[in-house]
Amino acid sequence: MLSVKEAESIVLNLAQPLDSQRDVETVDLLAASGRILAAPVTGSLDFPYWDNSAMDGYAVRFADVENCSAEKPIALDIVEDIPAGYQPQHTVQSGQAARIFTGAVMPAGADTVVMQEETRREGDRIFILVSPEKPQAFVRHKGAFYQAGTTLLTPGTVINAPEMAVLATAQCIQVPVYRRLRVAIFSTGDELVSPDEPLAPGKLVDSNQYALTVLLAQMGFEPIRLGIVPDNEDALNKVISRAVATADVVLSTGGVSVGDYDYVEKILADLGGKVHISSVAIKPGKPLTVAAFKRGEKNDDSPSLSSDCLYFGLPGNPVSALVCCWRFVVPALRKISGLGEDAWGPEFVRVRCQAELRSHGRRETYVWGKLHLVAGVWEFEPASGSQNSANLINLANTSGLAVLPASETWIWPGEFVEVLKVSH
Ligand SMILES: Nc1nc2c(c(=O)[nH]1)N[C@H]1C(S)=C(S)[C@@H](COP(=O)(O)OP(=O)(O)OC[C@H]3O[C@@H](n4cnc5c(N)ncnc54)[C@H](O)[C@@H]3O)O[C@H]1N2
Ligand code: MOO
Ligand SMILES: [Mg+2]
Repeated sequence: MLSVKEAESIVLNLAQPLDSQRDVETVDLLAASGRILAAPVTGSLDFPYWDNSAMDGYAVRFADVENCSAEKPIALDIVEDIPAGYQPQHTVQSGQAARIFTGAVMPAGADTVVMQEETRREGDRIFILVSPEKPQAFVRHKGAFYQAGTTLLTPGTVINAPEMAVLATAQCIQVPVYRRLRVAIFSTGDELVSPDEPLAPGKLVDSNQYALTVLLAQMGFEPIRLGIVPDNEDALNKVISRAVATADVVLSTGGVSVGDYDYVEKILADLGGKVHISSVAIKPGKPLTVAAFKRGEKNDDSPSLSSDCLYFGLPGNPVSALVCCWRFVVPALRKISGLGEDAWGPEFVRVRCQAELRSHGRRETYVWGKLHLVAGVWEFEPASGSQNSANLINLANTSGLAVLPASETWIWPGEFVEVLKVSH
């Protein structure tokens, strides 16, 4: 059986990033929220745009005021008021000052700002009581933070609040971003009904499709829900062919173990998929199946799809499905979506364990629970109740998965473990 590390490396090799030419769309500034930049953004304006004041005060010539003090104040004539947004009309000469406010454009002739608190006003004259530390004090210079023509943001950057501010400032109102990944999701199983259907004896509600839909949507991908498919080869054949033809990535749950009604792997092979992974030494999640479909060069029937389709046959048990998703699928989707390598994850933190953790030691074991910050130290609290891959109830509020390496059977309270942070 493959180790988790081996499986991870196979999955990440199969996951190929979207094409930075073909898989790009240009969206309006606000529509770029949460999207991934597909090309470098370069601004045509310096920032600050103009020399401007960092304080409410007076724009002066440093040479006029460098030797003043409260005992020997220097008096200057005020030639102009410069509020923010106003273009100064006068050149400040020796013996003169301009009233200026934070963000307002520096007048010609002045090179320094004295803050209001270090002055005394008498009519149209201002007394400077403290000499500025140095010339240029409290002046924000044109181009000090950014020079036009250099790169502002690099491809692979996610547009969150700070990046949105940068794009707006640079007046970049059309933003080149990668298209959203299309991810097909369906559940397999004769026992499954949807949450709004009556529950006949022996049936079970399909929770996996709902969990996966939310996980993908919250990450900014486009989930395509294909419903519940019975454990029937023809039905599976139809849905899998359709999924593979319409999506960049397909996630199914169930039907990947060794039971008589577990058909998924056989059908993937029948349809021309190359099965790269059939099981992984991970608990929960052992029967994870991963296959790749070559679609060849893009054609007119699927102009908006990547050339390959990656298929994850996730185990049916609800916890196993989510654990495999967090551990293997999410990093693959992040890579395909165009994110920079440092953002693929998974993200592990080393934390102190609040309670003992047990494993049978044969597979790398993932224990679900919560991360807490206690007196400045991250701690892990395993979920109470049964750590059973069918127990989706105590999975609620999970924020981390503590990892017990394959040979490790016992972690004592107070010992340190690696915890995979999970996305919500
Ligand atoms: N003889 C063996 N049996 C099993 C093995 C094994 O190695 N040898 N592995 C076990 C492990 S580990 C897992 S995990 C499961 C995986 O099974 P499948 O992926 O084939 O999934 P199913 O058999 O279809 O279902 C398993 C379980 O999950 C429930 N389920 C399925 N789909 C959903 C859904 N959409 N929402 C909620 N719950 C779902 C299903 O009713 C079953 O209870 O196999 C073990 N068996
Ligand atoms: O390992 Mo399975 O994934 O127990 O449920
Ligand atoms: Mg099964």
